[in-house]
Amino acid sequence: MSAASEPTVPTPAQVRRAPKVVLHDHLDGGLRPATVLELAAECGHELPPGSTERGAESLADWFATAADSGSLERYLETFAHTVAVMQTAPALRRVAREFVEDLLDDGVVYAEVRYAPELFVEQGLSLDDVVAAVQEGFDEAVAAAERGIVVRQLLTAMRHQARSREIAELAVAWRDRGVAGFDIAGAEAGNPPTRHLDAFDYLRRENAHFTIHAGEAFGLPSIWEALQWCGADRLGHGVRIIDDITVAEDGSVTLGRLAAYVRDKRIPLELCPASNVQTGAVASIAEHPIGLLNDLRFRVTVNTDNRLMSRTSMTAEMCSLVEAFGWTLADLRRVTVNAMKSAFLPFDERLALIDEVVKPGYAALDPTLDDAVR
Ligand SMILES: O=c1[nH]cnc2c1ncn2[C@H]1C[C@H](O)[C@@H](CO)O1
Ligand SMILES: [Zn+2]
Repeated sequence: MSAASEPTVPTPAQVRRAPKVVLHDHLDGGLRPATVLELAAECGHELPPGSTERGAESLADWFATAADSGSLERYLETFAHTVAVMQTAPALRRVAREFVEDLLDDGVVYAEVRYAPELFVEQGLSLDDVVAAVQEGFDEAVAAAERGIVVRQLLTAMRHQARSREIAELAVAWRDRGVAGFDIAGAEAGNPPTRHLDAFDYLRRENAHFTIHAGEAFGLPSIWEALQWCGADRLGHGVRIIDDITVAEDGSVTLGRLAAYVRDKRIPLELCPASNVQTGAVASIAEHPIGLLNDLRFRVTVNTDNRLMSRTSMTAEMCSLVEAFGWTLADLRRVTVNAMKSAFLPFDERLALIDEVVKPGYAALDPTLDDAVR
C-alpha cells in the first residue's frame, strides 16, 4: 500500500540509487568472500574443505547454503569461519573498511553496524583494541568516500555468555567515539533477555540506547521480556509479534495487548526478511509478516542482518519486498524514514539526515512522490 496518489513501482536500478538506512547489520556477517579467503590464508585458519581451491564464488555459495539451514543455531555455526579470521587489529580494520565501502555501493546513507567485541580477543587483543580497530576501519572508509555516509557501532554481548555488563560499560565508554548503542545476540531459545538485566539496568541509568534480538527464533515471551523487563528501545527482528495479531476471515485485524503496545509506542522492528527465511522463522518472503505489519503501520524497518550468510544487500531486500508485496517508492521511503527516526543518533542529526538526505534522495527518483510521509 502506498501513500502516494500515483504509486511508483520502483525498478531495481531506482532501488539501488534510493537512499537507505540500515540499523541491523552484523560486521562478522558481512565480509567479502574474497577477504575471508585472503585472511584465512594469512592466519592459517582452515576453511570448509575445498574452499581455498574453488575460490570466492564457491565460498559465497558455501556460506549461503550452510546458513540456509532452517535453524538459527545452525545458521550461527557459519560465523566460526568469519570470527576466526578477524582476530587481529589489521584484519578487523580491513573488514570494517570494506564493510562501509560495500554499504556505499548499496546506497546506504546511515548504518549502525553491530558485532560482539568479546569474540575477537582470542589472540590477545583487548576489548578496547577491538573497538578501536573497527572504528579506524570505519573512519578510513568514510574519509575516502565520494559521498556522505554516517556509520556508528553497536556493541553486542553474546546472550549465552556472561560478559554483557562489561560490554555495556564498553559501549558507554565509547559513546562519544563512534559507538551508538548496545545489543545482545546469539541463540535465543534458553537465553532470555532477563539473563542480562544487570547490563540493561546499567545502560538505562547511563541514558544509553540498546536494542535486543528478540522474537526471532523464540516467540512473544522474549519480546515481552525485552520490552517490559529490560526496556529495549528497539527489537532486533521482533517478527514473532505476528503471533499476537489475529486476522479474521473477513480481513478484520485484532491486536493482542503486546502487539498493541508495540504499535502504540512506535517500537521499531528491525526486520530482516532474507535472514528469517534462512533460519526458518518464516517460510518465504511472500509469507513474511512484514507486509501485514507495514499495512498495519507498525514502525517497520528493513535490514540485511548478515549480507554474507544471507547473500543479500539492502537493495536486494527492498527489491524482494517490491516483488512480494508490490511496495512502491513511497513504501521504501516510509521504512527508510522509520529507520532514520529510530536510529541511536541525536535527534537533530536524525532530522538533518531525513530532511537533507533521505527525502531529497527519494524526490530525485520521483518528483511526484507525495510529500506526506505517513
Ligand atoms: O539474526 C541473528 N540472531 C541472533 N544472533 C545473530 C544473528 N545474526 C548474527 N548473530 C550473532 C552471530 C555473531 O557472531 C554475533 C555478533 O555479530 O551475532
Ligand atoms: Zn541479527
